[in-house]
Amino acid sequence: MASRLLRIGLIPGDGIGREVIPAGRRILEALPSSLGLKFEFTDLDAGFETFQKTGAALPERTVDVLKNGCDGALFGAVSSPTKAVKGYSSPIVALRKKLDLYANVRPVKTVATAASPIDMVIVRENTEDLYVKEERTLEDPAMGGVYAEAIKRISTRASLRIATMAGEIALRRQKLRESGFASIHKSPLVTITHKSNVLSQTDGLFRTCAKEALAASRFVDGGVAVEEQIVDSMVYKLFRQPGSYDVIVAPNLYGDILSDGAAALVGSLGLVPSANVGEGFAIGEPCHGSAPDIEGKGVANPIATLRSTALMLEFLGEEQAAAKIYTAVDANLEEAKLLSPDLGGKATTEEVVSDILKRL
Ligand SMILES: NC(=O)C1=CN([C@@H]2O[C@H](COP(=O)(O)OP(=O)(O)OC[C@H]3O[C@@H](n4cnc5c(N)ncnc54)[C@H](O)[C@@H]3O)[C@@H](O)[C@H]2O)C=CC1
Ligand SMILES: O=C(O)CCCC(=O)C(=O)O
Repeated sequence: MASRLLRIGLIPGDGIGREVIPAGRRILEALPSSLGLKFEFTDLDAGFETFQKTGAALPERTVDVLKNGCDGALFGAVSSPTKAVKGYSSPIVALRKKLDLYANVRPVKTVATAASPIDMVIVRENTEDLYVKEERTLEDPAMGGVYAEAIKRISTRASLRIATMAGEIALRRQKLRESGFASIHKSPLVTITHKSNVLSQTDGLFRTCAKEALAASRFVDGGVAVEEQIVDSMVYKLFRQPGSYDVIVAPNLYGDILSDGAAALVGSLGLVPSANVGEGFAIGEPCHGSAPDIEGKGVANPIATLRSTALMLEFLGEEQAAAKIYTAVDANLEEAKLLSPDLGGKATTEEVVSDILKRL
């Protein structure tokens, strides 16, 4: 059988990013050889500690190697300070823009045997909105002195393509539906999230473009229903009736907030993966941050990273390999003997990883 070589960049970043990214590498190395995959890894730097050492949060080498020497990557998390630090800017936000990874795909699900199973995908626009980070600080006595403002940029191009991605994912989820996962929404549905009752131009454009993209005949013929919901009431309904959702498409900031909220529904941020997806390139990245409160204790839940590794493989066209990882992770969760403390267990990161590797 011809084998495929995948060159994977590893960017642990800061905090627990360093404790969970090695798990991603190990699970790739442990995949059965019958899948015909070979991996080559390159360690790459980014993050606040890299900034403190070198003056650059996202070194040029990291971007060059990703662009010219990698097929995909895994990113841990970075410790961006809440107080502005001169010269520092979030490297993951920059990387998404530099590589035009326009979609942040975040599946939020429980195992099928959960008492109240949940299965939805949040498709977050990943390159614009308030994350263009065009902010400025000004002064005006009429404003009480100093004030600050930020640009919220929404473009036709980005809105059309993110909604198209959401439609494609809704179509792809048909297989899950056919395999009888009880909690999945009964038919393909994309919920467009916005706040265009207030932000009629920016979110209004997002809404119009999303509707246009989802009106394409392949989605209509594939039975993809489209609904829209204002983001605040969306949060309410998400918590009351999570089973009402299948695929949610949202501008960058709402998508970020909704997905951390949805993580609470499935038990922990340590379970929820994401993939930053562009044309022919994907970076797997757990949804969580660098978790300074548990850093160095060896108890970070590695599952979000393992699922992000699988998600990266899916977007690189290796669905079978991805399925192996999902199955091994679900088996660990279903048995519930070796769970990390965020899930009420006592297992260390290492114990959870070893258990999942054994199940591959
Ligand atoms: N993509 C990225 O690099 C992101 C980075 N951050 C950065 O992370 C730092 C910390 O941010 P926080 O607001 O505390 O959010 P966080 O996601 O790091 O942590 C929130 C809570 O979830 C827990 N948690 C997160 N991941 C976990 C895991 N794998 N296992 C067990 N528990 C887990 C943490 O212990 C904490 O109690 C900040 O500097 C922030 O800028 C935050 C989000 C995303
Ligand atoms: O802390 C950072 O540098 C980035 C945090 C942004 C974030 O939560 C996300 O976009 O997933």
